[in-house]
Amino acid sequence: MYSFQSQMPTASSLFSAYASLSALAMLLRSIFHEFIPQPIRNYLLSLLHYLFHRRSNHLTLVIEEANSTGIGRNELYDASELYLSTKLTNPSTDRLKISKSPKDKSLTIRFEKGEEIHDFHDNVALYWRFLCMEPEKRRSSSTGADDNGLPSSVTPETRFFELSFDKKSKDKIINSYLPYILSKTKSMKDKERTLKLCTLASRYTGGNIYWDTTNLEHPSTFKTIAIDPNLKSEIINDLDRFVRRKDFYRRVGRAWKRGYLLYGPPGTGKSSLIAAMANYLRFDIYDLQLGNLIKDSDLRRLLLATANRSILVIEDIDCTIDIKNRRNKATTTSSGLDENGNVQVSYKPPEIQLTLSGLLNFIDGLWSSCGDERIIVFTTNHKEKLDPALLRPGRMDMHIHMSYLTFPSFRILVSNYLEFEGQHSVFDEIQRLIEVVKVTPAQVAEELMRSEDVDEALDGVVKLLKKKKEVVDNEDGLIKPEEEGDHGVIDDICLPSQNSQN
Ligand SMILES: Nc1ncnc2c1ncn2[C@@H]1O[C@H](COP(=O)(O)OP(=O)(O)OP(=O)(O)O)[C@@H](O)[C@H]1O
Ligand SMILES: [Mg+2]
Repeated sequence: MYSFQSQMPTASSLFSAYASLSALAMLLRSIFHEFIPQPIRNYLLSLLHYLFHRRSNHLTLVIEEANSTGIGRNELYDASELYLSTKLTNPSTDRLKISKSPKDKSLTIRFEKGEEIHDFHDNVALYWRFLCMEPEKRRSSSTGADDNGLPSSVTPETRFFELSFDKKSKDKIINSYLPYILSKTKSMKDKERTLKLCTLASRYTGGNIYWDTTNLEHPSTFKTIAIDPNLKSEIINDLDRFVRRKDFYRRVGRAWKRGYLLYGPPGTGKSSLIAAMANYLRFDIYDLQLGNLIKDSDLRRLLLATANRSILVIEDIDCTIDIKNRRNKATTTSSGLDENGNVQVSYKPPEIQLTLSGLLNFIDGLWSSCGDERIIVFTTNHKEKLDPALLRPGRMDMHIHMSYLTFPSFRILVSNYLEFEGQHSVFDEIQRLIEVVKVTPAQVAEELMRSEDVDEALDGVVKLLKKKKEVVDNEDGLIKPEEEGDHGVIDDICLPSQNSQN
């Protein structure tokens, strides 16, 4: 009888065939590596590569992590990484990397080495691969390709993406798909990323002062800020115009920067407005405390280290920029013996070489031309004390007066703090009082925080305003006729063309 069993190879024969094949492969591999010189090896490999890929219809783009200069990052790599992380729902993905740093808001999910992703763009099938070059896989400098035929500019430990597609779609992919990825991820990054607050490191380390970075988690927004609604929309419109006018600034030959001077009494929301601007534009904040600086060269170094799409803030400019006086105050104490015969340690404060003109010239000149989308904000409680050089037309684009509370601003505070939008019996009285006493949003906000009960909280505000009125009735605190308009205005916008649409 025909025996099917007798035709089947046994497990042991299969295993021994496999073992001999593996041994043969290993032998050939080691002969190839040990006895054939590297240049010949590379030549054979490139010949094989040529023979098998000669008629390939596919083009592969290599997107390395480092940019072509090898110094900075490749923007396209970062964009591809972020873009592909939105495709992770793909059921074919087997392995992912997941992490969270203490400063991140959410989990970060990224590709694991060797992962592949399929995508489509305008009917073109795209094939992405994430690869990582191991340190030992160095390439030969003579051929410009490594053992795997990878490009010579890829350095060890460099990660890169390969994007393959039909050669015929090359233009479509380069001119449409990749720009689409860049623009899509730009807005994703803005929404996702945590804003940064950079302050000067408190230590002065023998000439090296640097930016210390922390997360900016200020909750102030244009919704929560209680300022005159017209002023608010003027500011928002100005910011919107600024960020969308890249071409305009280029055309008229101006650096793409905008300066705001915020002035007004303490507690009127100057710092809160800066945070609202940063949250609105998704810009980082650099808080430059000039009091900690000694030399113009420190200032220049710090300013050059600021990133694009950021707000440079110099608070209380009237106090910190008293540079000429600071220089005069630098005194020298000579060493000698005190009355008990102890040696006195001499201390010579460093001579301050920081100048207002140095600051302004640098900001207007080199700094602003070194980057894009820069905003600079000066704040002061005393505009009248400022150096005229700061106020001259063209220096700050917009002078914004933040002042005492108005009734419309009060309603914004009530809505924010008490979530109360309706009418209330005490509103008329509050309106009358607000018109005659100077009260800051900070003072009223504090009162509104005392109770969650609307009646009780508003009653507290009435008491506060009445108390203030009693005091000012006898003194000089009533708003004088010339101060009546002193409730937050934009003085001037020094770039008339900014008002027109681009
Ligand atoms: N216009 C405002 N709208 C909403 N909240 C405000 C406003 N002004 C002040 N506040 C509240 O008062 C607090 C102090 O305000 P902020 O620090 O912004 O004032 P400032 O004008 O910067 O004061 P200073 O001149 O002392 O720096 C903030 O925490 C904020 O909650
Ligand atoms: Mg402030």
